[in-house]
Amino acid sequence: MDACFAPTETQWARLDRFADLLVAENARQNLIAASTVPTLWVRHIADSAQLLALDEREGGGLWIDLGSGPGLPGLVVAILSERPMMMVESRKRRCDFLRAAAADLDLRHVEVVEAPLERVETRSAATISARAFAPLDRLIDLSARFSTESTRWLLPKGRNAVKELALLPQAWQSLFHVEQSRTDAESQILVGEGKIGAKQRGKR
Ligand SMILES: C[S@@+](CC[C@H](N)C(=O)[O-])C[C@H]1O[C@@H](n2cnc3c(N)ncnc32)[C@H](O)[C@@H]1O
Repeated sequence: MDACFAPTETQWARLDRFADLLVAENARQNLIAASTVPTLWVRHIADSAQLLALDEREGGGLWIDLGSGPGLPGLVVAILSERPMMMVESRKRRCDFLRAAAADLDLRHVEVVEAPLERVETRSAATISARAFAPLDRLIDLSARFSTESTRWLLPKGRNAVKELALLPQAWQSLFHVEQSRTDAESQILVGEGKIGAKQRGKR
């Protein structure tokens, strides 16, 4: 991570605690691949934290994290930022973990919405993140209604970012650019700005 990653003492303690909770829970339910536990800090925590540097706007606003799983990136971002964080996750056991971890970490600006995204009431998102949630076209189709003219989209997409972007309708593609991941030389993050509206959908 670069020099702007400078957590306070409290944030470091919370990140440490989150890492412990995540590893402990991973023995009970499959949250992260066991092979990634030894590299948890880079592979999952720093990988999530780097998204904050891609949205440093003053004031913030609601951040919606789609398919949060164990809180990646949602809980990591909520530890490092005061921004209101809504994590949408359809699986009950994962939501139980998210709620327990948020309470343990005393993160009061976090909301866990236990439902498929398709059934979540529309709200305006200042930021939409989604890590390993769904193929890009489906992801956008499901979440477009949460976007506004000023929504920032932060979509870590691994090695297939450019390929997935190229498959989108032109009107969607033009909202995005590609950022290199700071934690994985082979991964990229799609960063977008703006509203994806009904008119743009499906138009090539
Ligand atoms: C591959 S996991 C990724 C979890 C986390 N974002 C990460 O990077 O580790 C995808 C998550 O999305 C959730 N999910 C899948 N489809 C969903 C939907 N339609 N609505 C809400 N959550 C969904 C799954 O339950 C799962 O926890």
